[in-house]
Amino acid sequence: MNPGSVHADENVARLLITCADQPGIISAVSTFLYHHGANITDFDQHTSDLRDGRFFLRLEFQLPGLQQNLDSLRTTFSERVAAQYRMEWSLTPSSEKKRMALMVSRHDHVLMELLWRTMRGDLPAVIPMVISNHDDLRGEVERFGIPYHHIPVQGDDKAAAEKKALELLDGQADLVVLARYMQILSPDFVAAYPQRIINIHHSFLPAFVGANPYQRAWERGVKLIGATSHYVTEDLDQGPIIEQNVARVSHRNSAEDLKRLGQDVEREVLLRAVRCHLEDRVIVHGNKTIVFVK
Ligand SMILES: Nc1nc2c(c(=O)[nH]1)N[C@@H](CN(C=O)c1ccc(C(=O)N[C@@H](CCC(=O)O)C(=O)O)cc1)CN2
Repeated sequence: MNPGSVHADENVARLLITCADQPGIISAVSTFLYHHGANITDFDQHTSDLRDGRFFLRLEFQLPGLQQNLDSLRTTFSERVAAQYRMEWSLTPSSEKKRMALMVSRHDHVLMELLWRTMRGDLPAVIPMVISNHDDLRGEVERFGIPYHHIPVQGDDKAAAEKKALELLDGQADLVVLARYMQILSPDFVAAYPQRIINIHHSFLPAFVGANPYQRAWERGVKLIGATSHYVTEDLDQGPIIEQNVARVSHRNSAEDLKRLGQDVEREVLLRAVRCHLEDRVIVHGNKTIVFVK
């Protein structure tokens, strides 16, 4: 069990919308919610600057009796508003916690950040399991009362390991977070969780894609190191970026210094990215994201 809980009002929901930009969208959505007795408490919109004419909206609303009326509200919205504007949309109660499975290798810094934040109720999630290709972190995970599954990845049998992982995850996870999981996932694995696998890459992408970015950054003599959290696609470290940050370094820092300094940035960046996803603040459009931050 994951003790602690994020206190969310049972009567609050989030509505995310993507559609072709056109007059009347906001009026149609707000009128629909008004007529159903809802009170809009937060609102943010964006119109694509890619000249492809896409409109993006995130709003939160309060509605007494939301839980009892959720299905009918979704059906009516779909029929009366979404169909008319050909919307891609989601309507999610704020009290709903997403199931966030974690995948790790040997590094524990971002893993511990997510475990600790979730256990103290700082992240609106439950962690059904941790999967790792190494057994090193079993004790740290099981101390939180979370199942730990060690699935070794033999060089030529990555597919068998992925099959076991997918079987464990099936029906148990809404989101998979690669918390420094150092295996490249196959297209089939990625396709099983489209836009629902989040990675933390330990560089300020697009610099230093791939393995050992800190060593390569040190050899390059960079003055900034960074971390990037992105959705995972089959193209390594090329997925839509959710969050990034950097830290200053100098000629006085060794490669080990860069790793140590970078790990704090990784923890901060992944936490912010995961929280945005869990709070339904991210819309993916092409290979970019719209992040409706507070
Ligand atoms: N399909 C994808 N899989 C993964 C992605 C991704 O963007 N798409 N991100 C990586 C994370 N990562 C850097 O952030 C990364 C992990 C692993 C490697 C790598 O070269 N791995 C080797 C094995 C290394 C080892 O055994 O220790 C490999 O898989 O052959 C590069 C970058 C996670 N997966």
